[in-house]
Amino acid sequence: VMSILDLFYCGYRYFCTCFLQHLHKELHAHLNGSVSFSTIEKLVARKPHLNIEHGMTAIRSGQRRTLDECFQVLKVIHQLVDTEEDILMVAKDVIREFAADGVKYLELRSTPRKEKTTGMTKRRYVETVIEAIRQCKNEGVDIEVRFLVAVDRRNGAEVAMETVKLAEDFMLSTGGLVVGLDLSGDPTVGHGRDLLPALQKAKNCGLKLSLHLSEVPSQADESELLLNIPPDRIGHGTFLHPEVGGSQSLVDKVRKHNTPLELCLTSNVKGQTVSSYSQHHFLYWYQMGHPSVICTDDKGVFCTDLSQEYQLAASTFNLSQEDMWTLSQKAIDCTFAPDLQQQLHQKWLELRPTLFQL
Ligand SMILES: CC(C)=CCNc1ncnc2c1ncn2[C@@H]1O[C@H](COP(=O)(O)O)[C@@H](O)[C@H]1O
Ligand SMILES: [Zn+2]
Repeated sequence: VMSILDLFYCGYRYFCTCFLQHLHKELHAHLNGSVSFSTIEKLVARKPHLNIEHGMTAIRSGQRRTLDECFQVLKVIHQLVDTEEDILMVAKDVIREFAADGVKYLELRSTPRKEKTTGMTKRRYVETVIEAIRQCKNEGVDIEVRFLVAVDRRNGAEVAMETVKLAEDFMLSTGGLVVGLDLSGDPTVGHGRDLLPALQKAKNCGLKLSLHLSEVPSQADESELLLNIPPDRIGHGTFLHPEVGGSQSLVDKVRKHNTPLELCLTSNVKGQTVSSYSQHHFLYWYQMGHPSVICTDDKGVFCTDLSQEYQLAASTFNLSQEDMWTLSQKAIDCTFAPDLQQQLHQKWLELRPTLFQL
């Protein structure tokens, strides 16, 4: 039996969800980490011999893992996604799910993978993701999608350089669907100094750069170096500020270039680089008025979606609907699609009066 309070809560949640559901732009989503439960089930049915259970591909509510364990989860998902057919299905499902959550603009990122056993090449990998984006568009899914080619830091300098060349080719051949390069992967492996030439080349040929920086405490030197490029956006930046072992010099560099941060609350809490929601560095940067964009990182692995991340930010930091609106609106200026920014701003202004009347 529902009490008055339950009803009130449902109403409140409905109200919030409706409000927040119209506001989204997602700028930091790894394709394979975004695979939902229902897509995992379809993949498992295709590959029963792998004996993979859902508990191995996601971190549920209340659970936490070390960052290392989180990367193990991604390896399990990679086993399930190893053909062009898989990539196509995964990418289309992920795009539709973001659209269903109210995301109007999505930047997906993914690391091109070669699979000897299935004959998948890195080039085909990227082509297949692009094909998924085009198919969703043709099917009328109400979302604009752009793609960042990802460099996995664990694969070293040579692969990074090859990946940049691939990204450049696709930037030129996809009519603007490939907009940039992401640097990600296990932050405890490798050093950014080795990847600097590749990242610089990417920047010089017109690819936008989003770099995972200072995701773990030991990366201050690397961040110092990579911030000089400078990147166009920063993923996480959890340990940049002096209070957590970063430095004022790092903060100053970020401030000087006004480099937006992509912040993923649940990812950081479940991966245990941040001790609780209220301790999240969102507050540090938000209070400074620095451009910060709320993102999901790996919505499948972390069992979340963008509405929920906005909701968590609002309730943890006591943000009003007006604050949320502004946060969401400002994210438009952080996208890597300048051609869409005006259109998105227009959409937001048109939506505004209807939202505040809910
Ligand atoms: C789950 C987890 C480890 C979260 C921590 N945050 C992360 N930090 C750095 N790189 C990441 C993170 N989450 C996903 N990635 C990158 O995204 C890849 C998975 O997506 P994809 O295969 O590129 O399409 C991973 O192999 C990794 O290179
Ligand atoms: Zn990430």
